[in-house]
Amino acid sequence: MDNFRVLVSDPISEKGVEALAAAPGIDVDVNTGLPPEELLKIIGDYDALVVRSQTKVTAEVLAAAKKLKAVGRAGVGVDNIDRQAATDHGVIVMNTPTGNTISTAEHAFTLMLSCARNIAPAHAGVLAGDFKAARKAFQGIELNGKRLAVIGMGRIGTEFAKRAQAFNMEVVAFDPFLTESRARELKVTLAESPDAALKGADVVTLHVPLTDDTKHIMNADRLALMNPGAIVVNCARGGLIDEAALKAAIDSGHIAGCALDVFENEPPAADHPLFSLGKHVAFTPHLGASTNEAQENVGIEVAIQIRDFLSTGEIRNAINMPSLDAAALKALGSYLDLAGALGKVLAKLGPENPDSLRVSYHGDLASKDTGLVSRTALYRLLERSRPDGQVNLVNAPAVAKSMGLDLVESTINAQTEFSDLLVAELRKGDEKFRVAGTIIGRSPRIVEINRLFVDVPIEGHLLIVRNDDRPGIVGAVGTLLGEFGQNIANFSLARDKAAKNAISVIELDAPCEADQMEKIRQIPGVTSASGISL
Ligand SMILES: NC(=O)c1ccc[n+]([C@@H]2O[C@H](COP(=O)([O-])OP(=O)(O)OC[C@H]3O[C@@H](n4cnc5c(N)ncnc54)[C@H](O)[C@@H]3O)[C@@H](O)[C@H]2O)c1
Ligand SMILES: O=C(O)[C@H](O)COP(=O)(O)O
Repeated sequence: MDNFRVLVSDPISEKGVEALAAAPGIDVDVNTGLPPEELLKIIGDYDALVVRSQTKVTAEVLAAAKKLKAVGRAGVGVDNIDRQAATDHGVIVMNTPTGNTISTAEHAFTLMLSCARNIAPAHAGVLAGDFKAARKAFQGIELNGKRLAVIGMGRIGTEFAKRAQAFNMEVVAFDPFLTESRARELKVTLAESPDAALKGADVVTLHVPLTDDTKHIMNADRLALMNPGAIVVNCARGGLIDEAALKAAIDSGHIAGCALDVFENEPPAADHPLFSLGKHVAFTPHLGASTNEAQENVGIEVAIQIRDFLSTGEIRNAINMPSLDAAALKALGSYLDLAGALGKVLAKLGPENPDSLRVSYHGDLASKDTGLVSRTALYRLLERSRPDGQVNLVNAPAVAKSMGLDLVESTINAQTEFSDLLVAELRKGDEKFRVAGTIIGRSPRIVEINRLFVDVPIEGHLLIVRNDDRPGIVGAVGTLLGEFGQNIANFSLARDKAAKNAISVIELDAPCEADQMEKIRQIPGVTSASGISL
């Protein structure tokens, strides 16, 4: 097999590149600062792409990336990656959520202090020889006892809040996922809306991702809620602030100033309206995560995540599918194989154009995190209609949705004769086809097909024959297989006496040819014969 090719298109730490280059089976190219049209030309050659925030991974890039399996973001924000397009193309997107938290919180805090004390303009004044004038012009704002609104109390917001408490600031936080008990633990006041957090605040700091919901979360109305003389700090994403409204609020004298590491358009134009403000300003060029420590953290983390994904299928910090770390992979590995086999059996024997795939977990399995198990069954089922490799674990739910196929999962705690049982059922109206399996020892096995009990290890090439339950048919199938030179590795037979039909699941060393299948179907009493390679 050819080596996987990884393109690093934004600067990451050398140690990160080295970790990728040292991985067996991976070739890495570092090619940063590519114009979009150049990226489009070469992306088709790569299996994985590693970016920071500069590379725009657009729908166009993803459409051109025919071999791409993963995008790794060395950092937190993924607003430069078209997540929906990545999912639709079956490309997993992973970030490194923790590696730059402290550096970014420290940077945002530095910005707040600089803004309050006019460090940037005062510094410029000193260098320009205006010591006396600068000393007179730049009276600051004390932070002690002031009210701070933190919008987004995730990793960075929380670290910011802790530092503000050490400065004796009163912290009010808004975050839809912040619970009362967590707020109490962090000694912050929980606000029930952004407006409630901002009302009467002297400083606001933003730490939310940029999404359709958070765009311009700081608008004219919200700025007006803050105390006169307040300052605005943004080390998250430029699009969170309506920059024109901010400029107007500062010009009106209501807001004292702002400290920004990020801008709606980066790089901002040299004549950006906010750059004409003389005091209570601090601007940096998106430096929040730019420390030696943070870059080493995120560079190495992303490299290892991409390496492990390409080489073992381990999934960490994925934003468009459930994660599957080494421990979960070990615990669920056999169930993933089993689910894949059940999906393949349903693809072959279940109804065409189904309405739903129902996956149920019985016994001990019911308490496990099984999201990826269901997804695996779905993906293998969908391969029936997309055999060209265009469906995979990442896009299977989106593909199913586009086909009007519902994935319904349930857990059933009642014990069965097996300690674990995985049941997959394909439905089309009243028509149902069900198949179930379990793990015996370490061996995944199919144990039921449409309520008929079988015992089939999931390996090799299966021949599934359904026939009338009368003497001679199984013998005739065996004789024919012998004539074809087919070696039988395993044979499992089940019958429904009442319905007078039976099923044989025969594991063969090689798949039957089309003409051989036809001859088996012509045996009197055989109602169907299908081959499945697991
Ligand atoms: N300037 C930089 O260099 C830099 C560095 C790192 C991260 N960032 C930005 O900072 C953001 C936050 O990073 P983090 O590591 O703290 O992420 P995080 O996921 O830990 O925290 C984000 C928080 O925002 C909350 N949230 C989501 N929508 C919200 C809303 N409408 N109102 C209030 N809260 C909301 C979430 O519940 C979450 O707790 C990132 O998305 C990234 O864009 C910038
Ligand atoms: O979201 C992030 O992690 C930061 O914005 C850092 O972006 P950068 O990697 O481009 O510095």
